[in-house]
Amino acid sequence: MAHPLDHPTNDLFSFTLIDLQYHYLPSPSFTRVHKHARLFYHSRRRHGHRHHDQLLFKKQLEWTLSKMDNLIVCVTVILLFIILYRSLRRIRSRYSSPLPLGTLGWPFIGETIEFISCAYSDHPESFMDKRRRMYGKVFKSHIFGSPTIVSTDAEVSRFVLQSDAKVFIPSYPKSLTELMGKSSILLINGNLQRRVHGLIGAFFKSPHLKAQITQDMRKYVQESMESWKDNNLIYIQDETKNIGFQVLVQALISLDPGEEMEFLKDQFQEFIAGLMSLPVNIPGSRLYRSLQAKKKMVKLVQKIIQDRRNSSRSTVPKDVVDVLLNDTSAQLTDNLISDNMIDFMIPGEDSVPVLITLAIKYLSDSPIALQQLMEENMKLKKFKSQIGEPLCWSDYMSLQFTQNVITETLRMGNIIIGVMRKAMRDVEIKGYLIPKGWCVFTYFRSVHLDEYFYDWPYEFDPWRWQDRDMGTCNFTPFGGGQRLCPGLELARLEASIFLHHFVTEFRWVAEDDSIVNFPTVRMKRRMPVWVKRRRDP
Ligand code: HEM
Repeated sequence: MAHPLDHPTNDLFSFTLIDLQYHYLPSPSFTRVHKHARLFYHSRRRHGHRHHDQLLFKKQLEWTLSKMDNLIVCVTVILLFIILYRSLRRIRSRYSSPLPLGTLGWPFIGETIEFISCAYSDHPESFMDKRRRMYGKVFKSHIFGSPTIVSTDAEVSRFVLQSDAKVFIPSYPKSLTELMGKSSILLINGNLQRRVHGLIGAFFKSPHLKAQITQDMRKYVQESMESWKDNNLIYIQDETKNIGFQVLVQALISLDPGEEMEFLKDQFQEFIAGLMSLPVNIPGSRLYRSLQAKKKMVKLVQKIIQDRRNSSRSTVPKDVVDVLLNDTSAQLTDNLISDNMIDFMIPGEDSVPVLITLAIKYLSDSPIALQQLMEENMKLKKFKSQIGEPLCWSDYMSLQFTQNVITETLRMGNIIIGVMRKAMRDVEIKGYLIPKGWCVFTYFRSVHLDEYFYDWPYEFDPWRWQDRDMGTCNFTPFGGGQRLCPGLELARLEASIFLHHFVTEFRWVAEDDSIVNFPTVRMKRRMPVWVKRRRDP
């Protein structure tokens, strides 16, 4: 007689097994039961109890399998329940804190056109103001190709800035990320970002660097001012750009003015022209030309790095390259260092000249503030010349009213209007949901011009900073958290030095000019002023 397992479908036992096998075979426990049942069946068969046993066995097996069926059904139900529960929880958490109010605008372009047209106007914050009135300080929008939560709420923005890369990462337009490269400080996250940020932050704060920057800055300012003729028109924006670039390059790679400096300056202009270009990298395109310019600059920096590696370096770093080369971690490769030397120039190159230019603009429009600033600086100048000492960095930084002028310029000028981050997971802040994958735009400008925090916010009023705490979340021109600008002290120092020499050595009359706010802050006519050297005793 044929073995039932040879004709499985004729036999209840085998049918049940095959049925089970068909449905549940992946389960290892079932495979074990199958194996034991077969062994038991064969052993009883060998011992001659075949017919009686077969019936008994069938009954037992049916019973066992029906129990197993129940078990499998129970486990499946429990699993389904767990999955359902977890999904419900996720959905509930998503919608328990609602998405901020607002509208996503048109398909694809969202509200980008309205945002940009406001950004070009005298009141770029009007885009935000309109929505703040309708939806509150935090609202949803769709700008620059991404659904975005806009925060004009100081506390929400502070939370975003303080969060680490598990929650938010920086988000930049595609052309910018292509130009910066993956290892740029502006794009890296986690330990590596903290390391590089910490190293350069500490260096920019070091008394050694401040002393050197003070000397360099004074030298470049004086060289530049010596060439100004009485009753000549000079463009503050161009002059400060020229000086600022030389100071920055000195601090980064200790390059003196000369052929290489001029080469770097030209290539850098070619490079940054592509920051806001279409992300198309084909020969001849804007982005392509900018990338070629970056390659040439990187090559120059790599040569400098190679020379440093071949020579014996002092333990006291003289510039940022030295700081990064002295670091013993294997993470900081030569490629990362050379790429970053160029990327550091992006936030550093334009911002300080714009800060100084705006300060001159606001002072030109506010004679009382200018008078007080001039008197404060003259007093220090006279004192230092009486004791026969040049001004050192702490002298410049001790000029209280000058510092207040710089602070007020940062507040009103909003050189960096805000920063963009991308949410790495659903985040709830102050009852608002920022869904995973959305951008959040922390818009500083609205906070800096909010009359709730600043009386007469559109008035240039340096006196408001007397006895006022700058370290609140209502004042964040340099950002905050782990990405707080490492160049902030350098920026203030450079601005103080320029203002000191300008107001103590010159009188000027400014021509009409206006501030352009987009894509970067600058003066429409580059801030032309007629200068005349002071003849005061
Ligand atoms: C008025 C002048 C300046 C302003 C208003 C300014 C503003 C800012 C802001 C708002 C951030 C934060 C960006 C973010 O959170 O994503 C930042 C970052 C940065 N700034 Fe500045 N900055 C100025 C000058 C400088 C200078 C002179 C340097 C010198 C090289 C510099 C180097 C950097 C770097 C390297 C970062 C990126 C830090 C990081 O992501 O870890 N900045 N700056």
